[in-house]
Amino acid sequence: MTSQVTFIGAGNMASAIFGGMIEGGYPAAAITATGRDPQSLDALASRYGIQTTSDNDVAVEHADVVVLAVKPQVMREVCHELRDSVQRQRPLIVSVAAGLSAETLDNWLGGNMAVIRCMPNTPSLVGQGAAGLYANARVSEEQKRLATSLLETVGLVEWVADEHLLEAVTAVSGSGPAYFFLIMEALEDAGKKLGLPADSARRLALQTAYGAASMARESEFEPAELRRRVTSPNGTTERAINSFEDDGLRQLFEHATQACATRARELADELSRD
Ligand SMILES: NC(=O)C1=CN([C@@H]2O[C@H](COP(=O)(O)OP(=O)(O)OC[C@H]3O[C@@H](n4cnc5c(N)ncnc54)[C@H](OP(=O)(O)O)[C@@H]3O)[C@@H](O)[C@H]2O)C=CC1
Ligand SMILES: O=C(O)[C@@H]1CCC=N1
Repeated sequence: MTSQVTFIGAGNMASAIFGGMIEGGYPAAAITATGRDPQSLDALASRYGIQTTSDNDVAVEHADVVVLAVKPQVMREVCHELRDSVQRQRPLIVSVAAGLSAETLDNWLGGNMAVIRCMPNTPSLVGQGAAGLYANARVSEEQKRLATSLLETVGLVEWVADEHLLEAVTAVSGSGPAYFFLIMEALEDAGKKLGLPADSARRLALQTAYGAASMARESEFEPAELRRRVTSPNGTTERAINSFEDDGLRQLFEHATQACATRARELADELSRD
C-alpha cells in the first residue's frame, strides 16, 4: 500500500524531494505539504497535484511518514506544535534539517519516536539527489526500507551508522551542489573575460559540468584518471591544473568542507540549548 507522506514545510528542499518523487511516479495524492503562505501552497497544489494545508496538525493526521523540512531555527516550535498529534499517530519521522540530532528532535516531539535524520540535496528535484541517512534505535528495518525506497525515487541513498558522519555528508553532498554551481558561475565568468559572448560562456560551462559529471559517474575509471586523460603532457590543461594546484584548490575544498561540518555542529549546539 502507498505510504502517506506529509512534508512539514514546503520550501526549496521539500519541494525538490516531493517534486522528484512525483516525477519518478509516486502518487501525488499520497503527498501532503504544509506551509505558512496560502498562496504558495495553492501554487504547489496546482503544480504538483498534492494536498496542501497550513494546519500542521491536520497534515499529520493520516501520515505514515512525516518529513520535517523547516529551517533548523524554527524546528523546536514546529515539533512542540506537532507533539500531541505525532504521539497519537506515531508516524516515522524523517528530518532533513542540518545539525539537529535525532535525540533533540525526539525530545522535542515528546520522546520514543522512530526518527530518521536525512541530509538530502536539491538535485533531488531532477531525480539526481544524494542523501545520507541515519536512523535512531526505534526505527525498524521495515521503516528503513520505506525511507530508502522513498528517497531512492529521487536519487542515491547512503546510510551512515554514526550520526556524526551526517556532518561530513552535509559538507560533501548536502551543501555540495552549491560548490558546483559556484564553479559553473566562475567558469562562465572566466570564459566571458576571455572574450566569449555571455550566453555561449554559460552554455559551454554548464554542458562541460554536465558532461564531466555524467562521464565520471558512468566510467570504469576514477576521476583522477579521467583528469589525466584530458591532460596532454605540456599541453593546455596541464597549465590550468598546475595553476589550480599551485593556488591551493585542494586546501580550499578541505577548508570549506571543514567550515561546513563545523557549522552543522554549531547549529546543533545553538539550537538544542534550552
Ligand atoms: N536547501 C537545501 O539545499 C537543503 C536544505 N536542507 C534542510 O532543509 C530544511 C529546509 O530548508 P530549505 O528548504 O532550504 O528552506 P526554505 O526556507 O526554502 O523552506 C522552509 C519552509 O518551511 C516553511 N515554514 C516555516 N515555518 C513553518 C511552520 N511553522 N509550519 C510549516 N511550514 C513552515 C517556510 O514557509 P515561509 O517561507 O512561509 O516561512 C518555508 O517554505 C532546513 O532544515 C535545511 O537545513 C537540507 C539539505 C539541503
Ligand atoms: O545551507 C544549509 O544550511 C542547508 C543544509 C545543507 C544545504 N543547505
